[in-house]
This record gives sequence, structure tokens and C-alpha cells, in this order.
Amino acid sequence: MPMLADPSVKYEPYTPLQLPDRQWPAKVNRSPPIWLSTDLRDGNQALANPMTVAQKLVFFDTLVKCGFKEIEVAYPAASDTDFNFVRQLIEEGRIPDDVWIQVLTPAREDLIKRTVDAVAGCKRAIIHMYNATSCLFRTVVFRNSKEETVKLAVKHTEIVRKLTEECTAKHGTVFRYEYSPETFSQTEPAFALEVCEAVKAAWGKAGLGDERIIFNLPATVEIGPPNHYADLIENFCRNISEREKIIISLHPHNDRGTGIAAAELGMLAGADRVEGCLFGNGERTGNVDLVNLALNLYTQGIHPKVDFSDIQAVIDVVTACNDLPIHPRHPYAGELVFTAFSGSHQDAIKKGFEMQRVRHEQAAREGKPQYWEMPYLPIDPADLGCTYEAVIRVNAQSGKGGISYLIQQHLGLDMPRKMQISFYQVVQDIADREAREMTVEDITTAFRKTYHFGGSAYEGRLVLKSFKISSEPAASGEAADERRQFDGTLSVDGNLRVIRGDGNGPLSAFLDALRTHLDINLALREYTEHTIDKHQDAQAASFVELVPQSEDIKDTRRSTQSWWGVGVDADIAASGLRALLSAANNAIGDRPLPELKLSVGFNARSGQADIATAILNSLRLELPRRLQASFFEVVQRSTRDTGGEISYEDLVKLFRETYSYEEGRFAVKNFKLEHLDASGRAKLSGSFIINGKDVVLEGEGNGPLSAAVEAVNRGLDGRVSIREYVEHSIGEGSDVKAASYVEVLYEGPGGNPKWPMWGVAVDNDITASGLKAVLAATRAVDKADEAARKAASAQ
Ligand SMILES: CC(=O)SCCNC(=O)CCNC(=O)[C@H](O)C(C)(C)COP(=O)(O)OP(=O)(O)OC[C@H]1O[C@@H](n2cnc3c(N)ncnc32)[C@H](O)[C@@H]1OP(=O)(O)O
Ligand SMILES: CC(C)C(=O)C(=O)O
Repeated sequence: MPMLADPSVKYEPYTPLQLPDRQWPAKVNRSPPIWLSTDLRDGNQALANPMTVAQKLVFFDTLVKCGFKEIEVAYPAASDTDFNFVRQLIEEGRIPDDVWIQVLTPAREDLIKRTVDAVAGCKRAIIHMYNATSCLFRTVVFRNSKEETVKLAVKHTEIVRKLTEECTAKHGTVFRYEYSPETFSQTEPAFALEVCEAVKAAWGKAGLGDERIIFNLPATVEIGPPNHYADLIENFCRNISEREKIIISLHPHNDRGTGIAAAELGMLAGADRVEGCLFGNGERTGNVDLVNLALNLYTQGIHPKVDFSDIQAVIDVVTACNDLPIHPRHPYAGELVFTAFSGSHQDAIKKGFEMQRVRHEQAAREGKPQYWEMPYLPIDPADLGCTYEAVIRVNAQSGKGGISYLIQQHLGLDMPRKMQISFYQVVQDIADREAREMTVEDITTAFRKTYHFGGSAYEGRLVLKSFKISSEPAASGEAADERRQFDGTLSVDGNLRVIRGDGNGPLSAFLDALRTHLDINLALREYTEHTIDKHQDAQAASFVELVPQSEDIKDTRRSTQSWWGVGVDADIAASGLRALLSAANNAIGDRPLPELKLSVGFNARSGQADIATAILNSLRLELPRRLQASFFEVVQRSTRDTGGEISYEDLVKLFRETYSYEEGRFAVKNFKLEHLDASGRAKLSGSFIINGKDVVLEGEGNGPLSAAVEAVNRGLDGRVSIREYVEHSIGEGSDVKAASYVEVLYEGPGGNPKWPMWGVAVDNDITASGLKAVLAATRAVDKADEAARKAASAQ
């Protein structure tokens, strides 16, 4: 059957109440009502499979834990399960002293008796009796006149009074009485008042405080808008006698989807109490949702006096007991309610969090309240025990704001705006291609892969192994404006390469090194940095944008093509270099990089760094820059006859010979180092092999190396002194060795000139490696003396 063209022939509208001086619209709620949870009664009776006793017990405990002080636990006359459940609560002492249990009964003597029997012995109980009062129910269900309807209510109120008084006398149970004119919102307002006045009179002992009688005014079926319900409530409150002896209770259902509004307006209209169910379970469309109502108050800064700090735990119990899911869009409790998928929402939330942090810091300094003011989020998920995990979820509708928020939350990186746009494109492409939501893991993994960030699994073709930044005064003599030198070792497609470059700062020196050695021509367009953690082990995060290097600086600036990179390191310079390499990795893509070929002759294609690369790859020695220069000259001299070409093998042989490296001609047999005083002064004694001969040495100095120099000097005509000492480790873990490089200056007996000589050694022991390097550095003292003699005789 189609919908009617004119539904007025079938459906009658509600009859508005004439209440021109209604007060409720101008009122504001400033305190929570008395809550009654009827989950275990109205909620339970609406379930296809009513709860078991075990489920009811868990639910009851949860309600108590949430802070409900009035709980309708059963319709005891309905079934043994309900009756027994009430008995169990009482007999097992499960009801806290400050909690009233409530039980519902119809206006039938036998059933009232069973109901009172159910609560006998409990400390405090509310007997709740109902009979429908509307015209429809009078005529259709009860076939009663108005008079008979009043009589039914009066007679059974008297029965309730009699039976409860007997019970109090016998068991000490304290009773309160609640009466519901069921279908109140469909009942003629004057008749509802008439019935309730009669019930109050029949009860005869309504008093103040805990003696107040409860008139529960249900919208058994929601038949009109919430303002109509509010009018009915205000009218009842204004016209019932002895208002102070009455608790006016609301019991909205949600047939029109306005149960919450009805309850809120009903409270404005004067009600003191609200009956409902958690998450709105209940007959048909449900009872009013108490979680929703309570949290609405909370977001107005009013504590509802019930607690949902761990809302998920409550959801778990309620869904398990009701065997009903909670809608994902359910206010406060739905799984999607703290989630934004769409770009503009995410952007606003991200900005909101950033701004709020600043605002709260300032408010804390000034001792002012730190208000929650967040675009699209009326409540802080944390107050309900939820995390911010779900706040931003990413799909093809999402924008850069949300994605960068997740990166910030999960990796601690605050990307610059342009990088956000760039990474957004990456994520967008994946989301579009795969047509699915992107999880946080998808996004962080995409980030790591894109920027080669976060460990060896994400390394690119270029990996920074080690580096040194040094400074030298600018050639122009502007002492303040020092230039920087970059010396580093990169792994390039798995092979180690020594590269070096100069520039105005570490980044430009590194770019120069990439250009010189690997033909990677890039220029820096943007650089930003921030600290990740304000604690002791703070790290620096750097972000770099590179563009193709062009002859014309304007072109470089305007380039539409650019690559972003990110680096994190405890050292700020290292974090910048890592960021630069991350961007460079993106820039090179999979284009081939120039291979290392050695040609050191007149038209040298290889430089010092290439020679150092070869030594690094073959002997794992990271030659210091000045040793690179020195050895480069040696190589050039020795390749004069081959036009500057030299094979790897010969190069390594030449290195070994030149520095007597690992040939056994310089060794430490044993040594003793005595510390002479607190300043570190030491005495060295021991047996060594120098130039293949056993020698016993002894000397003192400021440390082991200077003691070794002093010992060596005792046997020389001239004097050696140390000019440079560098060391590094080789290998890892228990296999680690120390490599030492010593440059000494030898001054012969005749004075100047001073001869620079390098020694290189490796040993498991770092002191022994340094000592060996010192000894090896002095291997050519004889040659130096001879050269000095020749020079003197030539003059
Ligand atoms: C709006 C609400 O939520 S009201 C609460 C509704 N909850 C429940 O009904 C759940 C528990 N109910 C039950 O287990 C059963 O209905 C019982 C045990 C109470 C009564 O069962 P039965 O005696 O078989 O009666 P039945 O269920 O058919 O109820 C209909 C009868 O009760 C009468 N009745 C209905 N409501 C009331 C009332 N509040 N007071 C007195 N009688 C009533 C009807 O007029 C009808 O009487 P009739 O048989 O003389 O025509
Ligand atoms: C018994 C009454 C209060 C009821 O449940 C209703 O009217 O919905």
C-alpha cells in the first residue's frame, strides 16, 4: 500500500494544550535530575530474549558502578526469573545502602502481593503501580469509564499501602510509592490530574523528602512534539496540589525520535526525575537514552551525577546483556561519533588541537579554566575513556589536515604545510587506488616508505653511514663567515662511497658532495625543524624540500618539481643531513648513478674521495680528510707510468705498503700504562716491534699517545710530535675493532723543515691501536733524516 496522498484522513494530529503563559521556554537546566534506570524492566521487557538472571546481575552491578541511585529491577509478577532475580539481589546483599530498587506492578491485587513479596526484606524499595488513563485505553483495553479508571487506581493504591505497611512491619523495608498514569501524554490533562490527586489521597502519606510520592508521567507512546510534552508537564506541575510532596518523573519514549528533546524540555517544565534506559533500549524505538541525556548535561558543564568515564565498558555490558548493537552514529557511544573522515572536518580538528594546546598553556599560566573548544567535537573523547585514535580516519574524502594530524600523533612529526600537501597526494593516490579506508598503519607505513624514514626496512638507495662537518675560514678572509666541509660515507646502492663537499653550511656542503661524486644536482628550497620531545632525550626533526639545480637561480626557485625529505636525530646537523638525503633519495628515483672508476692521472677523473672510497670498501678504513689528500699524492706519484690508471687491487697494495699497514712490522707485544696523577699523566712501558725489531720503550706523557711519543723520542736524534689523531670503530658487537690514524710531524736534529708522516693501525684494543699507529707513523724517520741531510748539503 502506498503512502496516502492525504494522511489527515487516517492520522489525527495531537491536541495542543492552551498554555499561553508557559514558562519552560525561558528556563535553563542547571542541575541533573534524579535518574531512574529502567533497563532491567522496560528495557528488558522489550527484548526478544529477556535477560537471564546472570545478565541482570552484571547489568545491575554496572548501573550501580555508574552511580544510579534508583534502579527499576523487575516486573516481579511477570515471571519467576524476575521474581528470583529480585530475591537474589536482596538475599545476597547486592544492593548498596544508598540505592533504591524499584519494582513495577499492574493494578491487580494478586500481582501487587507478589510484587511486595519480591522486595520483602530489602532496605529500600519503590513500588511502582500503573494503569492506563487515556481515552483509547479506557475504552479499548479496560472498557472502563473515567470514574472506573480512577477507582481502579485508588483501590489498588490502597492495596499497595496496606501490603507495604505490613511488609515494613514484618521486614523493616522502607517503601516509597510511584504511580504512573500510563499513556499520560494521550490522556486529557485534567483527567490525568484528577487520577493523580485521587491516588495521592488514597496513599494518604505523601510527605517531604524521601516521603514524596512519585508521579511518573509517561509518554508511553510519543504522539506529539517535545514542546507539547513540556506543556503537559508544566501544566501538571502547576496544577497538582501539594507540589512539594511530589516528585514529578518523566518517562519519555522515542517514537518520533524526539525522546531526548522531550526529556530536556520536560525538565525545563519542572520535572524532577527521568526514567529511561542506557543507550535508549526499550519498547519499540526505545525509552529515552540516559547516557545521551547525562552527557548532554556534562557538555554544558553540569556534572550529571552518573559516571561514564569508561563508556566502552558500559557499552560492552549493555550490548552483551541486550544482545543489541549500538548504532555507530549513536550520540557519544557510537563507534564513529569521534571520527572525522572528511578533509575539512579533519583540518579544523587538527587546527583545533594545536590552538587548544596553546590556549590551555596560557590559561594554566593565568590560573583560568581550560575550556574544551574544538571544532566538530562537542566532548573530549578522553573524558569517556576514549582515545584520540579514532578521531581522524582517512579515506578518499580526507584532506591533508587529517593525514598530517595522524603523522603528528603517531610519529611526532609536524610537517610543513607544503610537505603536507605533497604527502596528502601520496595517501590520496593509495586511498583512491585501493578504494578503502586508510588505517593509521597504512598512513605511517606510506610515510616511512615515501621518505625512507624509520629504520633499515625503509632505507633508500642512498644511506648516510657516517659524516663529519668541519669548518674552515672563508677564503676571502671573512673570519666570521666560515665555510663548512662535509666528509662522509654513504652507502650507494649497497656500496660504500666516500664523498666530500664544501658549502656555506652543512646542507650546502652535503649537496655539493652529492653533486661532485654522484652527479645529483639539487638545490635547497625549504628547510624547517622542530624538537620532538621536550624531555632530556629530545630529538630534532628536520624537513627539507629540494628542487632541481639550475644554472638560473630564478628557475631553481620557481621549479614546479620538488622532493620532500625528513630526518630525525639527536643532533640537529645530522637530522638536517638525513632529511636532505631522504629528499635526494626521492629525487633520484631509479635513475643510474655514476659508478666509481679510479683514474688519478693528469686529467684526473677520480679525486681523493674516490681513493678513500676504495680503501673504505676494501679495508673498512675511513681515512681522515688530510690522510686522503696525502695518500692521493702517493697514488698519483706511483701511477705516473700508467697514465694515472690504477686497479683496486694495486691501490690497496700501495696503501698497505705506504703505511706498513697490517704487515706485522709495527706491533705491540705487551705494555703497561701507569696513571701518575689525577690530571691523567701516564707512564708507558712495554715491548714493541718497530720496523720488525724488538724494542723496549718507556716514556711519560699526558696520555698513552704522548707517552708513546716521548718514549720514541728518547731513541731519536730529532723529535716527533702528534699533529692529528682520529679513531673509529670497525664492525659491531663483540667483533668490534678500533682503527687509529696518527699524523706526526718529525723535526730532524737540524731543525726545520718538519716532516708530516701518517701511521694507520687496527687492534682489538683501542689503546694498542693508537700506540701501533704512533709507532707506524715514525717508520720513515730515517728517510726524513736523510732527506734533511741531502737538503742541507745541497745548500
Ligand atoms: C507501558 C508498559 O510498559 S506497561 C508494562 C508492560 N509490561 C508487561 O506487560 C510485562 C509483564 N506482563 C506480564 O507478564 C503479564 O502481562 C501479566 C503477568 C502482568 C498479566 O498477565 P495476564 O494475566 O495473562 O494478562 P495479560 O498479559 O493478557 O494482560 C491483559 C489484562 O491485564 C489488564 N491490564 C493491563 N494493564 C493493566 C494494569 N496496569 N492494571 C490492571 N490490569 C491491567 C488488561 O485490561 C487485560 O485484562 P483482561 O484480561 O481482563 O482483558
Ligand atoms: C509503566 C509505564 C511507566 C511505562 O512503562 C510506560 O508508560 O511506558
